[in-house]
Amino acid sequence: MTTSTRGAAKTPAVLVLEDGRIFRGRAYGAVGETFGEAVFSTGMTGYQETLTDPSYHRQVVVMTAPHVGNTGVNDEDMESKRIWVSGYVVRDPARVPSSWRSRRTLDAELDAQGVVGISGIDTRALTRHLRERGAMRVGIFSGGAVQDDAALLARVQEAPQMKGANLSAEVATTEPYVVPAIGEKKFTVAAVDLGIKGMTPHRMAERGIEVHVLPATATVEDVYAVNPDGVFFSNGPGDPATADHPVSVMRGVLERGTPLFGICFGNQILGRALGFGTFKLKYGHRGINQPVQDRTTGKVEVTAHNHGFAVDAPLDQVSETPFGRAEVSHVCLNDNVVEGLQLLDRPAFSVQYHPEAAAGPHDAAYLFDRFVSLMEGQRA
Ligand SMILES: NC(=O)CC[C@H](N)C(=O)O
Repeated sequence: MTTSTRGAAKTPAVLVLEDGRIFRGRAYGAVGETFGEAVFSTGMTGYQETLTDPSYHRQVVVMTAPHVGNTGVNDEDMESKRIWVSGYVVRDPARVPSSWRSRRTLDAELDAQGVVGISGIDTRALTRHLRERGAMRVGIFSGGAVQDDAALLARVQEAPQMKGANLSAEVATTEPYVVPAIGEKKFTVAAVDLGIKGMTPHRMAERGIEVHVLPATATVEDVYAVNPDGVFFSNGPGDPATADHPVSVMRGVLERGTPLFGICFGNQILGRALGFGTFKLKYGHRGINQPVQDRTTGKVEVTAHNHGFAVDAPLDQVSETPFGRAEVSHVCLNDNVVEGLQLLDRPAFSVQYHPEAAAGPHDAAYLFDRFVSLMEGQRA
C-alpha cells in the first residue's frame, strides 16, 4: 500500500471560471496550469474509467462525489492508454487507497501523467454554479503558475471553446488494429475510432465479433476493405457539428444498407447523416445513473452518460429521411433529450449513452445483442 502525501500538499491552487468566479484550494496531481471546459460528473465510482475516456479530451472534470481516490489506480480499468481529461477537480482526496488491485495513488498517477488538478474546494458550489450558468471555460493554476486573478481570468477567456472543436483526430488511433473475437468468430465489424473506449470492442468480441478498429480518417473504401458484416461508429470528444468526414462515411454505409450501430458521438453522427441538427446542452449528462426509456419496449434502464451535445430530432413522430423512415428510439427521462435513433427501413441504430458501461450499470448491454441480431438478419 502506498500513502500519498501529495493529496495533502500545501501548494496553493486556484480555479478560475470564464465568468470570473474563483475557487481557491490545493494542488492535486501535477503542479502547473491547465485549461478546458468545466463539466461535472455525478459518478460515485469508476473515476479511472472516466479519466481515461477519450471523450473527455479538453475537459476539466469536477467530481460531485466528495471523496475521490479511495480505490487508488489499478492496471486493469483503463479505457485507453492515457488520462485524457485536461484537469481534475475533487473535494477531499483519499490519502490512503484501499483495494487489492490498487498499484498507485490517484494523486501520483495524475502527477506522473502531467494532469493538473485541484482539491479542497467546494465542489458542490461549483457544480451548482455550472448547472445554473452552463458548462464554461476554466483554468486551474498552482505553484508558480498562480498570478493575480485578473491576469488568470484573461488567459481563461482566451482558451478555445468546446463549441466548434474538431478533436477526434487528436485522440483516435492512427493505425488500424484488430480486436479478435472471444471464442468462435461469427462476424467482422469495422469500427470507426473517433475516440473509442477499450470496453466497446471488448463487448463486441464477447459476442463473437472480430473488430477492425479504423482511424477517424478512414474512408468508405477502408471500411469495406475489411469485408464487414456490420459497421460501428464510436464515442469521441468535440462538437459533432464539425464531424463532416465521419458523417459522409456513414452516409456511404447507409446507402449500402450494411448493419450499423453508433454510440454517443456515433449517435450524433447518425443524427446528422439523417439530416437532423445537433446542439450544445447547457451542462450535459455525465454520470452512471441516468434514467433512459427504450421506447421500442417501454423499459426504463439506468445508464452511463458522457455527452455535452445532443441530436435535435422530433420525439413523437416518425421522420422521413434520405434513408427512409427514422424515429427516436430512446429518451432521457430527466430532461427528454434524444438518447437513441433507429431507422425503420434499414438496419441502423444508435444510442447517445454508453451500453459498454465502463463504468456503469449493465442494463443496456442488450444493445450489442441488437447489433448482432441485425447482422444475423442480413445473413438470413
Ligand atoms: N462520449 C461522447 O461520445 C461525447 C460526444 C460529444 N463529444 C458530446 O460531448 O456530446
